[in-house]
Amino acid sequence: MDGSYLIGGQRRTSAQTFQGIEAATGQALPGDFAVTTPEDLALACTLAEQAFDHFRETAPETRATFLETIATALEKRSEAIVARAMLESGLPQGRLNGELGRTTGQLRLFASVVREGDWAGVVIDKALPERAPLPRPDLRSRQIPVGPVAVFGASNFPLAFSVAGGDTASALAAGCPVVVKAHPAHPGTSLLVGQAIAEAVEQCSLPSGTFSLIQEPGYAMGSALVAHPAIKAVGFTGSRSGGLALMAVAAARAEPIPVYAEMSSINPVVLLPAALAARAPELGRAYVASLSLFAGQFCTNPGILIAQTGPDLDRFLAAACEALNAVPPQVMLTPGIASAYDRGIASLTENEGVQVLAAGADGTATCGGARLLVTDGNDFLADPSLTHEVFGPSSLIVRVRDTAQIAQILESLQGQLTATLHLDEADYPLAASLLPILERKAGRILANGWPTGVEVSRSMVHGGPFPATSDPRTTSVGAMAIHRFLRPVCYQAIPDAILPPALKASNPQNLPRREFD
Ligand SMILES: NC(=O)C1=CN([C@@H]2O[C@H](COP(=O)(O)OP(=O)(O)OC[C@H]3O[C@@H](n4cnc5c(N)ncnc54)[C@H](O)[C@@H]3O)[C@@H](O)[C@H]2O)C=CC1
Ligand SMILES: O=C(O)CCC(=O)C(=O)O
Repeated sequence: MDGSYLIGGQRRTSAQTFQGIEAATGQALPGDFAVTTPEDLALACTLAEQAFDHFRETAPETRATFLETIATALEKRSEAIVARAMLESGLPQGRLNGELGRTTGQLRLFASVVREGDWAGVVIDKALPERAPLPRPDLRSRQIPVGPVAVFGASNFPLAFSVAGGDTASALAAGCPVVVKAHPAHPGTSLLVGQAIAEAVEQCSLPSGTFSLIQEPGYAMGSALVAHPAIKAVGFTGSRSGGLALMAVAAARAEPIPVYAEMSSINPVVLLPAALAARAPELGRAYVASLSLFAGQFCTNPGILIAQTGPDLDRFLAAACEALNAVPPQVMLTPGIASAYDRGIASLTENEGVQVLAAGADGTATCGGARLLVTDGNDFLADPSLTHEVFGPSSLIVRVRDTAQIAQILESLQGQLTATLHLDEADYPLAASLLPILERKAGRILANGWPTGVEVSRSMVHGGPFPATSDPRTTSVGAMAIHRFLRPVCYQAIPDAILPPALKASNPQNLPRREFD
């Protein structure tokens, strides 16, 4: 496969190369990928800066069509993309076909969002020249894009959270050129997807700097990208250490910039007493299905489950253990992620307060073996290390002595992407008393469901307080993600003739507006 990277739509190569790794075997795949040079990285950022003023003032219809053109270009290459992604990620074909559909659906959702125009946030305070004691000038504000955005693709969603994923789609929708740093676990997939975006840029006659894709196996170019003065915001999905490192780079710049990093979450699930009594075995089986889905490699994985000790919990555990014992080892995204999972499990099993309840067959250098662990509420509260994310097919059950301890455990947790309650009507009073805690802790609160699988929709919040993300005010999935890459500007007494179209009296773009006398 052609191992170039893409700078302003042009394929470029360099003397230094690296190879993709087959997830299932840990062996190098055929094809060399050029490592982006510092000069080409700087060129990508400069081209993005040069593209910005044109791209940001494209009419909503132009940007919407561009997003739809990317979706069509991806569909045209779907077979090649999915085939390469299967090799590089170890994820099965059905999952990757679904993920491609989610990716194109996401691009088309943002096309609708751009056309509807609410994102532009037009607000007009009409001039009040006769107002006493002071007249009011004409004031009108709108949202403008922040500037070129750096996007770091995630390893665990090689399509939906990667080169043409949610961060890229929302940044382009906002009017920001994008420079993607491909995840080194899927360089071939990234290049195929990047080529689809570059083709759409050309087809829509947009400036070439609207999109670039850089590649490297290490961290140097990614850090340099965040440090480059042309870059004005960062989107990231990955590890807590990676997110924190890039936040530090962004904060140390002469002009610090926002980093929207989605990092680590253990997604507590609480089984309330009436629900547990009513359907313990069914809950046990569904829990194992969620925690082991695609080797548990979801940031929404149910990492801890909290329930009151007693016969109902015993029935739940019996069903969960039976299901978990039958989970085969599954290929993990990279040998590095497989060994990080092993280390995470080892540290839990070495902990005196933790016991292994059930185990699937042992993993290998590339596969993760499923594990179910248990601890008591007091031990959990005494040891903050038990709240660390273990990325893979495992979960920790926290047995609490009474319902009061449920609240204590939830209060002890850091920020989360999700929090889940399983409840029946008799549980409503207890659930209502827990809701204020969950609101403080999580970005999404679920009843009677499982956190894996995020709907891409208008109301979705895939975010939450640190360390789930670096900024709890936003979401990285769904229509509201566009707001991360916009900022408000107010125009005071600016003549209509020179106002941008979004704010002109004639409203040529037909944007929704709020007007006040
Ligand atoms: N919560 C979540 O959504 C996810 C968490 N993870 C966690 O991350 C671990 C490693 O997985 P990866 O996906 O490879 O995440 P990662 O955070 O190591 O890498 C993500 C991206 O950031 C870059 N990066 C990482 N550290 C950097 C640094 N110090 N400076 C500059 N660039 C840096 C990498 O090159 C890559 O492009 C997993 O074992 C798991 O624990 C992984 C995927 C998703
Ligand atoms: O569960 C999902 O669909 C999304 C999960 C996610 O954002 C992640 O694992 O990085």
